[in-house]
Amino acid sequence: MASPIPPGPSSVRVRAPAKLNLALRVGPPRKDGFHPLATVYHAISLFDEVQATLAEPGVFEVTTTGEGAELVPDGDDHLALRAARLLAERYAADEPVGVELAVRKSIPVAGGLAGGSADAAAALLACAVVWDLDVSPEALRELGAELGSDVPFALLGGTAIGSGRGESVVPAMARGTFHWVVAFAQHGLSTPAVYRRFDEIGDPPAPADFEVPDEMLNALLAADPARLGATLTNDLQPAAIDLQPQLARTLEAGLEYGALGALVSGSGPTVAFLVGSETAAVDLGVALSADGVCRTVRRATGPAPGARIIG
Ligand SMILES: C[C@](O)(CO)[C@H](O)COP(=O)(O)OP(=O)(O)OC[C@H]1O[C@@H](n2ccc(N)nc2=O)[C@H](O)[C@@H]1O
Ligand SMILES: Nc1ncnc2c1ncn2[C@@H]1O[C@H](COP(=O)(O)OP(=O)(O)OP(=O)(O)O)[C@@H](O)[C@H]1O
Repeated sequence: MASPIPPGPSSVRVRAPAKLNLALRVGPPRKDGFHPLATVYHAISLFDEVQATLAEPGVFEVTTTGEGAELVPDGDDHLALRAARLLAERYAADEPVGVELAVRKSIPVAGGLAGGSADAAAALLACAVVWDLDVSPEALRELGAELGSDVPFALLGGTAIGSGRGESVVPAMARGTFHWVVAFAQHGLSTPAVYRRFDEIGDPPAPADFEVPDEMLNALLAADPARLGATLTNDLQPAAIDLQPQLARTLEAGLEYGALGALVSGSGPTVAFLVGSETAAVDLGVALSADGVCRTVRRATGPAPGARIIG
């Protein structure tokens, strides 16, 4: 049984993780335009931070700094602000509230790592605490689903199986820590554009293949990076490569330099490489940077926790 969130101070800082889709099976579009997914989400230790500070009732403001901040829309299109407004509308209608949000980004914008979803998740949690609302984690996840398909997972974190349009999440059994090298691309990719190209290519998995691979779940349970590396799969990868052909070279380079597995993350263009140890991650990061196949590299581990209060 989920416990209500306890009363909070006037300013709260929350961080929320980037995600990878270790497996992403995508079916043909549904009547509502969304694509059915069978996915394995995996949160990694690359975090955006959102600080929520109590403000006068009716004041809803946001500032953004850090990685790609200039690409994040102002005002009501900002996912963190949309999250705050939605929460206020549903859970604080009787007593007007206000908030100033300060978002510090480390997750690249339009990178396929669900950075906007992380900000929405962090804002939901931070505002629930500063406004002292009685809202359960399950209720926050339901609100999150209204903001974006990846938001419920950003609240949950860890490793999880996602279904529906990605908004239904169930924790998956995983042991150990996996080491990742994440290669940021020069330019982002629009998620709807990648799904559109997926439809144009017209190669959805056969219904029998529309599930997360058993070998992947076994590798996660066994904490076996070599086995996990061999099972990474993303149905959106051909569409992302079609839109940014240089991604093929990035993937190839990482494998040549010894990665145990490689894939485009979600709708791309970020590429994730799995390695066997922290030392291997340092070596691969240096090799990829020297090769110049990407804008920049980051090391990360997974699984990481979902949205959490840090101060
Ligand atoms: C690629 C993934 O990151 C994989 O986890 C997600 O499917 C994308 O999730 P997201 O960015 O949170 O997506 P949303 O904000 O819900 O939807 C943005 C757009 O992506 C497309 N979309 C998204 C999810 C989905 N299952 N099918 C879709 O076709 C739709 O065009 C939608 O209008
Ligand atoms: N707080 C935010 N951070 C990033 N993008 C935002 C934010 N708020 C709104 N956006 C808009 O959402 C778009 C997608 O952002 P995001 O960084 O989440 O992409 P993504 O990582 O590819 O998403 P996903 O992996 O969930 O498909 C951006 O291009 C931007 O216009």
